[in-house]
Amino acid sequence: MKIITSLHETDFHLKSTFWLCITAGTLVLPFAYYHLVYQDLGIGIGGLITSLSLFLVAGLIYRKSYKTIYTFIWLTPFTTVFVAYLTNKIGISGTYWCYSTVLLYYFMMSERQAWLSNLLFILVNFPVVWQLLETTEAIRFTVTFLLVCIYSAIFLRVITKQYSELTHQAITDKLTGLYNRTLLQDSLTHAIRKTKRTQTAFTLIVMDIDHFKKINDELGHDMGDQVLVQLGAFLKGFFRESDKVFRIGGEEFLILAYNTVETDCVHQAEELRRSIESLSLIPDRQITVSIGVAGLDSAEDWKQWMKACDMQLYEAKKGGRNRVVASSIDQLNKKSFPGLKVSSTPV
Ligand SMILES: Nc1nc2c(ncn2[C@@H]2O[C@H](COP(=O)(O)OP(=O)(O)OP(=O)(O)O)[C@@H](O)[C@H]2O)c(=O)[nH]1
Repeated sequence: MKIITSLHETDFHLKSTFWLCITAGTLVLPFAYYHLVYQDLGIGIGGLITSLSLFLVAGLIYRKSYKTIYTFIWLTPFTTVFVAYLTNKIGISGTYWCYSTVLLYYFMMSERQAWLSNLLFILVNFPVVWQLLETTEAIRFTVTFLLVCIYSAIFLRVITKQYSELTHQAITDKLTGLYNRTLLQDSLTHAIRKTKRTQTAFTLIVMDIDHFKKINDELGHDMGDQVLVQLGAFLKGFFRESDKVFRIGGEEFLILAYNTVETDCVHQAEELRRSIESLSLIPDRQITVSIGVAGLDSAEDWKQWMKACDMQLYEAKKGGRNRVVASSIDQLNKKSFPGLKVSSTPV
């Protein structure tokens, strides 16, 4: 499973950055206007450019096309030089902008880019500050500035970690470690969109353990749990990294097979059925599964697609269990797959 390692991969972080840019861009505007009209033209133009750049970033985030490198190669050097110019022109009150600038860096870029930006900021701005201010003032500025840098880094790191853990918990089935239902709708909708856009084939496999209630009743719930855990681990190893494996119910699993057409997936499902049949998950007891397979061909939305696959699974159960059912099986060489059954259910 992919763990989030940067806040920049998360929706909530991009939303915060969006609002920070809108707020900062708006608050800088009156200062820019004041200097443009009444005071220093250079500060006015610099403020206006800063404000417009922040609005541009907000616009890119809104259009989902923002990349942190844009800020790193444009806004970092520009604001660094601009704040130094500002401090040089208006003295100590220019340094007040340093604090919000470094905090913004942490929100707008990756942690590494933010550290590098801060380094550049320090290299350019500290000599100006130390030249302008008295030693005690310069020391105060240096210490408070470094504290803001460190606090910002710690704060964002803690949030990233917690967000990552919470996301992981929310989408993971506790017992098997597979994905749970929470991610299902998103994954299927994403697959449908991708198929429409790039003609990538996706196929669904729904697998249900046969007579699982008997295992629980006769061998106990703990043994039932053990079967689920072992089967979950087996499924993870059986499918590719790019395929997503979910536990969607008590003894029901779903696999979203990436870049696989239904006919190929049926072969894979049959191999899976046979492999599970020959596994010794419980001593002296054979465990079998029923499997339904459905390609994306005629399904319009994720619910229809799931329903089509569930219907194939239902046919497999109704047909006697321990078998694979898909609407496309009649296109295959049935002789080589005695476990396969042709479904009469339209997908
Ligand atoms: N051990 C264990 N059992 C579970 C869990 N979740 C659901 N079950 C059990 O799974 C069983 C499912 O039973 P049924 O829906 O009747 O299905 P089945 O016995 O497999 O019969 P068919 O699916 O028709 O072959 C029930 O006994 C549930 O209590 C779980 O997390 N652990």
